[in-house]
Amino acid sequence: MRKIVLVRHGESVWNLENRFTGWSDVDLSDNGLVEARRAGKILVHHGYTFDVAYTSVLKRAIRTLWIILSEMDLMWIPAHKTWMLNERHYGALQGLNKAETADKYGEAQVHMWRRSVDVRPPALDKRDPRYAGTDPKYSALRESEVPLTENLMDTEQRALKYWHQTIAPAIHSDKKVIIAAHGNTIRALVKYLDDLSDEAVVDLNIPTGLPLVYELNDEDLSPVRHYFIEER
Ligand SMILES: O=C(O)[C@@H](CO)OP(=O)(O)O
Repeated sequence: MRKIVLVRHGESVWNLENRFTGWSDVDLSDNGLVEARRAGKILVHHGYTFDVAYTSVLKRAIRTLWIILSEMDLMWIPAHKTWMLNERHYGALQGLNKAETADKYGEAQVHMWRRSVDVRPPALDKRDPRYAGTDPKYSALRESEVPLTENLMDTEQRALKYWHQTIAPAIHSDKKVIIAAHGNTIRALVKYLDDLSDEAVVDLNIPTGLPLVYELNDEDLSPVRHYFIEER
């Protein structure tokens, strides 16, 4: 049996301000810093250790990982950063307030944009300053790979590509893995691991800063059980 830990970054400044975030690179709030430290302490308390870490190229996830590894005295382990674990791209909604957007477009529409599997929010224009194609973080991507908006299926596709190419082989080679990522990349991975239906994933919400453990079958990495670990 293999065990991996998934953790959504601690609360970000825009989680606090209730803004659509996506690929906007906002940092942790004060509370998010506390949540990340607590996640590290919980993992130490429960005797976890890691050989390799994976995260996105967004600082709320990177900083969460740094803080966790620092609490665990594991800052030396390899930590790989990839855009493929980035939050779902929120298109032209990035930066807007969620409540104000619901007032304007209605709760039902905003819920579709936020939680449905196949609905994409309105796309960004490439001339928009929020377009990721001009950000040096993404200079290695082909233009066709730089999203203008994404639905959960798009996010799942890129996150799973990274899972199959990089993370699953590490787990198979007996490495103890931690993934510090985002609400929707973790929803996408959980959807895949637990084979959730499109309907079931609508109600799946991942809390910030709480380690989620998956115990996986040695052979095919199918999940045996999963659980959040909290302070005792
Ligand atoms: O704004 C975002 O990028 C995400 C995660 O914070 O929000 P949502 O809960 O709408 O998926």
